[in-house]
Amino acid sequence: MSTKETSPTVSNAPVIRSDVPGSFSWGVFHERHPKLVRQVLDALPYGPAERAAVERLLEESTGGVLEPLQEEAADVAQWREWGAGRWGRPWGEAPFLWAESYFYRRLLEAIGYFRPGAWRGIDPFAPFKDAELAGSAVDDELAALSRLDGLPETRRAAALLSSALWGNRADLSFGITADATGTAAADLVADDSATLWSELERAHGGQVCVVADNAGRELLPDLVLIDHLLAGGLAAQVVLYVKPQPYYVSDATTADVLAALDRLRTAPAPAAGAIGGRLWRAMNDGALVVRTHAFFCAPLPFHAMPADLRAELAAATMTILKGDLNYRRLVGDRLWPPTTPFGDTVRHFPSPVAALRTLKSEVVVGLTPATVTRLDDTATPWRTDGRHALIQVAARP
Ligand SMILES: O=P(O)(O)OC[C@H]1O[C@](O)(CO)[C@@H](O)[C@@H]1O
Repeated sequence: MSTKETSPTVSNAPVIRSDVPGSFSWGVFHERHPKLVRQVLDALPYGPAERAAVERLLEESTGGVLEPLQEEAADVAQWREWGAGRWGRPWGEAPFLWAESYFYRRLLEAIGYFRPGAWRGIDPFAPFKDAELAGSAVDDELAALSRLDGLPETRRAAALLSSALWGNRADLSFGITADATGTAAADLVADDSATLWSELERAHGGQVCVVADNAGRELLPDLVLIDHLLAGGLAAQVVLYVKPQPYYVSDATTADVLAALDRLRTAPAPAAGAIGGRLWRAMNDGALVVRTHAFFCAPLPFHAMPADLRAELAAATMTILKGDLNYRRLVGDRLWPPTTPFGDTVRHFPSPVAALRTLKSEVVVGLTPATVTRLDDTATPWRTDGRHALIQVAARP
């Protein structure tokens, strides 16, 4: 283990690796990635060279050793440093977080995303993202926004937060999550939403950072929540951080933000169209800023973030992190005892921080012993089945 994986605040909790057959992380490499690779190769007409390179990557990442990036890659030096001590070692020996991130970087290499040529800059996941955004489920979700307009302010806010939270679970829609009946709350294993709203009120008018996760059906409710923060004055400015390149299949890039904004602006539903128009103007006048940073595709936890990004986030009155991967990077991708206090694991973060996440990996902290017992008693894979969610907040002391 490199020193970079050792949190300054703790810990002896084991770093998750993908070399234990039958474990969740092993399944990601040995079951999920082969399916993903088939889908990618079916979705675009890649030629023999790209197809062969993708197949080689699959073979290498399931049974071989870590090979470095090609010399001509612009980020080869960066990856050499991030991977020091790992090259030539089996993939499964590396931390799961590291290895998964490198898999996506190598997939881009295999399909020629960075190389001069026809495939340069072509998002291999665009066909999936485009299909989702164009789907009728999104029409329904956008139409449902109009129903929220008549709600009292606190219920509307709760519904928007719930939509952004459950949007992280790809198969849920506004129709289910944003009905303001509180049905989704039954599956919340930790709920600091009252603290989140009171902290935003306390800091009224500051800068809120949102670290996005997935495009499409997650990004749309994220944008709606951002509109709510700006329109209500809870934030004077929102900085939305996206990935600098395609990553983890559906992670949002700037192109995905523009596509989602267009979907909102052109929606026939008046409420959605109005939100799209306000967000467009917010970008025009700098109230909404879309930013990215190479570190958002780094294979490291957030405690290792570079000084420039740390300084940017330190200016935030609150940073809202979306999704499972950001959670893993925030608390550290470790087999924590689930009752480990959330605050203990995020002391390194440069601003007050909120995590909105559905549980899709083995990492979890901040649960009460009673909640853990209740979940264990269900005898279901509750940590990974995406049926549970959490809102956790570490406020300014
Ligand atoms: O889109 P999210 O919420 O970050 O989830 C991505 C998750 O999917 C996986 O790649 C595989 O389940 C996890 O490793 C990762 O945390």
